[in-house]
Amino acid sequence: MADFSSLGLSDWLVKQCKQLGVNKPTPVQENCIPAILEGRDCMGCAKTGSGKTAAFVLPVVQKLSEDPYGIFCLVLTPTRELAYQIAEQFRVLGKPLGLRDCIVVGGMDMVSQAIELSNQPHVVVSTPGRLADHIRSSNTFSMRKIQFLILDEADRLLEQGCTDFTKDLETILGTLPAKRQTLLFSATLTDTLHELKNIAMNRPFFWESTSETRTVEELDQRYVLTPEKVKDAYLVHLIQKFTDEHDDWSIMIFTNTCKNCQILTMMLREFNFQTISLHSMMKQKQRFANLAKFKASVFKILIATDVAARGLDIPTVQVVINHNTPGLPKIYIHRVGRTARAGRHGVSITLVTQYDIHLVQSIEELIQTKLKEYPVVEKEVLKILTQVNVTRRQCEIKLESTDFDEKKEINKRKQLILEGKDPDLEAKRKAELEKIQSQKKKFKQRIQETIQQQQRVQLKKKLTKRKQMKNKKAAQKTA
Ligand SMILES: Nc1ncnc2c1ncn2[C@@H]1O[C@H](COP(=O)(O)OP(=O)(O)OP(=O)(O)O)[C@@H](O)[C@H]1O
Repeated sequence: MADFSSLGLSDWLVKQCKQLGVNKPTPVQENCIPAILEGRDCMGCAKTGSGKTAAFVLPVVQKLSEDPYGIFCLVLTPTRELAYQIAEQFRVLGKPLGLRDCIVVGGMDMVSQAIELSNQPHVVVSTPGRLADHIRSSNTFSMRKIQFLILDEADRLLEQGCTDFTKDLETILGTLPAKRQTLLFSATLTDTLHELKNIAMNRPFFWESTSETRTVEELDQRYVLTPEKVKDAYLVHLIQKFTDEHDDWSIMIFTNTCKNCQILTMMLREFNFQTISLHSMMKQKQRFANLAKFKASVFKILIATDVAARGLDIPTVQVVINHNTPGLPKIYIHRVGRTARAGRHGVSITLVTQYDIHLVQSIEELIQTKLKEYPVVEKEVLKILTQVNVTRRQCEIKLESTDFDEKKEINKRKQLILEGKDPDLEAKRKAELEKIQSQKKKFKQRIQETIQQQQRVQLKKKLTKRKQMKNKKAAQKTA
């Protein structure tokens, strides 16, 4: 196996890696670093926790040391927390250079970000929306000379999911030089490869780990079959079990909505579990604070939406529980990838209801691994069922008495204003669209009913005619 020096990195950088306990390159690093140092575009697809971040940070820092200027490199990533994590890697590995980074994400003060950008940092790490806002609103910085554009979690940035980055990416790409190196990384790159090829055009070097399975061997992947109404009781039972059996543990629980995240956090606290949450309805400062507390093991349980599914590197996470089965198999890969990172062991448990069986099948197909059943003594779960369900209902009532739903509405309106839309007009449009759709549906139904009625009449006619013929034939016979 190669070492970092043989990949073309300078001694000081190899030494810096050693100080961080990074001694031997992982396969994605071994393969991508030389190609990037050669000046090629690169697409790296490797499993979660396999060191993709250092695979792009190290060659960029190496190149920066040869010709330092700002702004040298732009990294785009889908979430704010991830932006901070990536910036930290640049800061630590580039410390001997005096590398200056600038983090540009939503929810934080825009003026101070603009000042930092105008000071020409070497590396800008950003979420697309906020950077595009800066580009649209100020001309205090230029990215005309950047040498590297990096899209971390590239498939997420380019797909049109619930947050669509397309417009912001267009704005950003319009300010970048055509002559640059573009690097794309993700654990699930191959699904959207054709889109990615349009962005990276300079003799792209593509590397994907050869393993058939899409998740790491160190991950023990389990499921628990549960009726929808018993799900929360299973969750409480599983957490209790881990608390009883392990001293040094932390758990990440994924659920589908911000509201559910909030309710589950309140509910688990009622059962005296040290729980904290992370979702997009929280203020950004609170999001950072909660993540920091979880990282420091002040809180052992983090309940999050998919905003935390990708990229977060928290070595203490030993268990991931999917409170809902993810609708998209690749989301499953990212969620369970929050444990069993960098060669460590971990467990993932997915709660599967009667409605989710087909989802599990498509997950198993993508990861090329069968999930195993996690043994649970049902009697133990049933013992706490009523208490859990009553507690959950109490938490729901408590949350309803706060302005949580109202805040959600306000956030939606704010988002529309930021997108340059009039919230009232949008609401009117939505209502009109719904009305048209419902009219269309009714119309379709009516047509279908008419056709069916016509078919019934025709059938009746046919039957009567047949009967008449039969009677006629019988009459002729007797005559
Ligand atoms: N060569 C190495 N040797 C040992 N540890 C490493 C090495 N490279 C990176 N690591 C460590 O491995 C962990 C996971 O790395 P990283 O966060 O880059 O994973 P990733 O591949 O980007 O995962 P994800 O797909 O979830 O984003 C980090 O804690 C990192 O410090």
